[in-house]
Order: sequence, then structure tokens, then C-alpha cells
Amino acid sequence: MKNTFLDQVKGSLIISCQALPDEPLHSSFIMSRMALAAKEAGAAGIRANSIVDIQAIQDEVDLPVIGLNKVDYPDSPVYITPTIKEMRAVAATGCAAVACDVTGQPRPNGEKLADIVATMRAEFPDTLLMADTDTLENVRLADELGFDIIGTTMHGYTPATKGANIADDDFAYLKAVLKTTSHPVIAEGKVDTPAKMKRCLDLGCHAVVVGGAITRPLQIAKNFIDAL
Ligand SMILES: CC(=O)N[C@H](C=O)[C@@H](O)[C@H](O)[C@H](O)COP(=O)(O)O
Repeated sequence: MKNTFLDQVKGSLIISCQALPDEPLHSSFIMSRMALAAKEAGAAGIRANSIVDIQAIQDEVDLPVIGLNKVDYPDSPVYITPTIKEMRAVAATGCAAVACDVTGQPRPNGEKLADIVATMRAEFPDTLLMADTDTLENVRLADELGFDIIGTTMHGYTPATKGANIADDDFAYLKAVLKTTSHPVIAEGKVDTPAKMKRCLDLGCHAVVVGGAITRPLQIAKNFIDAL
């Protein structure tokens, strides 16, 4: 069966509906309603964390899902779908794409990303793989490993990129990413206004993921409180 995800989201907005256990909205039911609001607003896709959230969202809306599973392991800083165990479980939900960390940092249990990709290609040939990258070096790594989608998700969130913001210097880093890879690029991470989303698309991104600015009320409310 052909995976139509890339056609479905081209030039559009994907809304990330995530709330970790320490966040006020942590609930699969609430995330499914966030996804419904996203759909009613016109989003083309959803990004979601954890098996139960992905399933609840798939029951509520018929939009394609980028699935991931955030898990902390004691022996690694990698937390976005870090091992083959989480990769398989996320893909088994039937989501269109599985996202995982591609930051070059050591993975739990000494697992190697190349082995994870090979196993996923063999077991889930119709599932797209999205690389959550942080630097140009890791964009090149994701290309070499054959990821289908390059995401900028981890730019600003690793020791190598701490403090960076995708919008710095009129998206200078994003422009470099677009020059570095021929795979579709999805801008993600701190795209927090409609104007920034539009700029990412105009620069040539395939799609944009927006999360907190739409689905994290604590973050949204803080922005207002901070202005007092
Ligand atoms: C760094 C990390 O763990 N990012 C996570 C990845 O799935 C999510 O917590 C973000 O909300 C998502 O990337 C969207 O970004 P923003 O919420 O900034 O629009």
C-alpha cells in the first residue's frame, strides 16, 4: 500500500498534540480532542507521543499521524523513540510516519541507528521514517541512513545546539538544512507564530510542525503572564 503522507501534508500545517506526565493536560482523551480541534481548524496531520495517545487520536480523527514515543533511559540522553522496541511499537499503531532522534548521541543499550533503520525497513516497509535532527552533520547522517523526512526538531535541544532558535537570522539554519538535503524537510521546534510558519514554507519546507504555541496552554498562558 502506498504511503500518501507526504502528498497529504505538502505545504500544510501538522499540529503536535503532546502532553508529558508532568504537564497539566496529560491525558490521551484531551490529546484526542486537541487533534479534533486541529482537524477542524484545517491541519493536514498530527504529531503525537506515546502509543495510547496515538491510538486515541487515530480513533478521533482520520488525519495522518507522525508517531513517536518519548522514553528516558539511564544510559543515554536520547529520548525520542530511542530504541528498536519503541520504534516497532509506534509503527505497529499503523501511523504514517515514525519519528526518532538523529542527533549522533549514543543510544540506550548501545543500539546503533543504522541497525534500527534496517530492521524497520524490513519489518515496516510502508512506514515513513522522520529524523529529528539538531545539526547539519546529523542531517547528512539521516540522509546517508535513508530517512524519508528530515525534521529540525532537536535544533536548540542538544549540547551542540543549546540556545539556538530556528528563527535566528531569518531562519539561517533552516536555509542551510534545505541546501544540505534533497529529502523533504519538515520545520519543527519553536515555530510559534503564523508568520514564522509561513516563512518556513516559503523557504521550501515540505510542511511545518507547530506544537506548544497551539496545544500547550501552560506555555501560551506563561507568554501572557511574562508580559505583565
Ligand atoms: C525537543 C522535543 O522534545 N520536542 C518534542 C518533539 O516531539 C515536542 O515536545 C515539541 O513540542 C515538538 O517538537 C514541537 O515543537 P514546538 O512545541 O516548539 O512547536
